Amino acid sequence: MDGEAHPRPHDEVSGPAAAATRAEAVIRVEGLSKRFGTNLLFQDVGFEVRRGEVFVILGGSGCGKSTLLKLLIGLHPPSSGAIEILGTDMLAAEGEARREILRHLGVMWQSGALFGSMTLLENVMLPLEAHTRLPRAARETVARVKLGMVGLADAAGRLPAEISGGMAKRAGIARAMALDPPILFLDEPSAGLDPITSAGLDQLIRDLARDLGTTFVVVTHELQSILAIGDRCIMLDKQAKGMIAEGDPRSLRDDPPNDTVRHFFRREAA
Ligand SMILES: Nc1ncnc2c1ncn2[C@@H]1O[C@H](COP(=O)(O)OP(=O)(O)OP(=O)(O)O)[C@@H](O)[C@H]1O
Repeated sequence: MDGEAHPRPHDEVSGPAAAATRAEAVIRVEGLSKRFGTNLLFQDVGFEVRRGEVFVILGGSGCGKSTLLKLLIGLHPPSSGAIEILGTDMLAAEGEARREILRHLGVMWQSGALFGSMTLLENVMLPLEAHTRLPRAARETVARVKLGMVGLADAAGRLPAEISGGMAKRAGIARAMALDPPILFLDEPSAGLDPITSAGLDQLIRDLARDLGTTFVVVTHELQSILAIGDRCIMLDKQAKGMIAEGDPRSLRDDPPNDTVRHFFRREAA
């Protein structure tokens, strides 16, 4: 499947309102570097993520995609640089200010990370228990709505062991959406899925971005997914220890700025 048919939030619009929308960055990253001990993973990484877009972090194995995601959601401190999320300086924010901003970020990890002893409904209710004072009936209603949004309305009572890998990813997305975060981070959503299931998940991500206006930051190295869902992307590279490309994935595919990008798109498209 290619992404050309999907509506794209920032293309083909003009005028002052569109310019304002284009300018609205929900994430700003500047001069970011990360080293583990003496091992420099990347440096001088900078980009903006705009409201409502699907932004993809791509690159080969070991280039630091997942680490960058962890920096963005505050799980690791960067070695240097600045991260602003929804107008808040993430590195300066402490205490309640930090908790408040983290509450606005939904995360789905590669494995889905569902609790095996709980039903899907109970899994999705967890963040509502932890972060809201909603009574149980309301929490359950919200969780059922989220499961419905990802196509799992009929699977609410099932345990994670009783569902497919694709359903587990969907349930992970439903849980990440429990608190209606304006930004959703997905770590390798297609990992371990067959191409048809993966394409269905890509469609779900596009639908949620379009229908809810949620901003997605997706880490992946799956070329079909990148082309299907990505409005814009950055590419990290292990050898270059940093960013080697930024832009619309289709443009990078058709007009690669360097050999590494060309190789990435041609190798994986083959
Ligand atoms: N907690 C850590 N401590 C030390 N080194 C780490 C840590 N996390 C990551 N690294 C280093 O960073 C490298 C990149 O890891 P990361 O998971 O960010 O890459 P990736 O691009 O997401 O790779 P993949 O696509 O294979 O998941 C690892 O190979 C490892 O050397």
